[in-house]
Amino acid sequence: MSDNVIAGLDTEFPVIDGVVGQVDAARFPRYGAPATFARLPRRDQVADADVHILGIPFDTGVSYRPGARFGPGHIRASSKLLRPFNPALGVAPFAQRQVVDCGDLSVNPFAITEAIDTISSAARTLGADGATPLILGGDHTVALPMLRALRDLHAKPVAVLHFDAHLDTWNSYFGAPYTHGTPFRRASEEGLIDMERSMHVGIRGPLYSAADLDDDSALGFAVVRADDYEFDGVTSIVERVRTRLAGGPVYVSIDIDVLDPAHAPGTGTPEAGGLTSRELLNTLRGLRGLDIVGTDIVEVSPAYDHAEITGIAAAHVAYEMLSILGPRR
Ligand SMILES: N=C(N)NCCCC(=O)O
Ligand SMILES: [Zn+2]
Ligand SMILES: [Zn+2]
Repeated sequence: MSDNVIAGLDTEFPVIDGVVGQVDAARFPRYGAPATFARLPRRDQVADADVHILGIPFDTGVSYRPGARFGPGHIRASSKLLRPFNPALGVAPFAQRQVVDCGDLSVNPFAITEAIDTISSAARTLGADGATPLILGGDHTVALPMLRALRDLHAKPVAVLHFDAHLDTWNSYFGAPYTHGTPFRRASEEGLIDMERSMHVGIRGPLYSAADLDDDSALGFAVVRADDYEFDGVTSIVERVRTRLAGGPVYVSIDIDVLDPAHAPGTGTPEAGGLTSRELLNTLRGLRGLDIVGTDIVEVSPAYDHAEITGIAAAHVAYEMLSILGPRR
C-alpha cells in the first residue's frame, strides 16, 4: 500500500487466473462503488478484454414513451446484486472471460444518422481485436449500426435472433427511415443479415395491418409468437431456435418489451401477453454453444419502471448472455 491509499476508499478488483473480476461484495458493499455493470472493472483498468459492455444512451428513434436514453445507467444500477456463479448453467461468467465496462458512448441526440454512424464506427473500433460487444441501450435503432459493424468485422452477414413484442421491420414512421420500429427492415435491405437463419421471438400485439406479417415473412424472417410459449413451451422453442440459428455467427437483439409488462413495465411500447422473465432466461440458457458475436439489450425506460423490476430483468438477461458465451478465446 502506498501512502496515498486511503483504507475503504480504493476498491480492489480480485484477479483469478489472469482475469480481473468483480469487486468483492463481501468486502465492499455492493450498493457503493464502482458504478460499472456488476461491479466489474472499466476498460482502462485491464490490459485485454474478451467482452465489452457498452452503454448507448440514445432514444431519438422512439415512437411512443421516451426515456430509453437513461437505460444504461439504470441497468448498471440494477446489476449490483449479480453474483459470480450461475448455478443454472454451472458457469462463472466473469471468470471464463475478461468482461469490462466501456462506459457510455457519446451520441448526438439531435441527428439520428450521425448517431448511427458514431455507433457503427465505435463498434468497429472496439471489435477490431475480436472482443464481443454487449450493448446496453438505448432504443432499438441501435441494432442497425451494430449490424453494420458486425457485417464488416466478420466480412459476411450475421444471423439475427430478435426477441421483441414487435417485428421492427416496418418501413418508416412519419416518413423517417431510421427509427426504433425499422432497424431490421433497413438491415435486411442493406444485406447485413443472413436471412436464411434469422428469427423473431415473442411477437404479439395489434398491428397496423395483416400485411405487416406478410411483409416481414417476405423479407425472410421466421417467427416464434409469444403465444407459442403457452402452447409449445420453452424446450420446443429452444429446439426451433437452435435449428434455425446453427452454423454461423449470431447477433442476439433483445428488446425488453418481449417480456410481459408485469415483468418489464419500464419500457416505451409495452404490449400485454408477453413472456415471463423465467421463460426468457431459460430460452437464453438454451442458446449455449451457438456462435454469438454480439448482443444488445434495448428499450429500458427507467421513468416507467417500478422497484427496479425492468432493470433487474435486463441486468439478469445480460448475465445469462455473458454466461452462455463460453470460455475465453
Ligand atoms: N419497441 C420497438 N422497438 N418498436 C416498437 C414500435 C411500435 C410502434 O410504435 O408502432
Ligand atoms: Zn418492441
Ligand atoms: Zn424493438
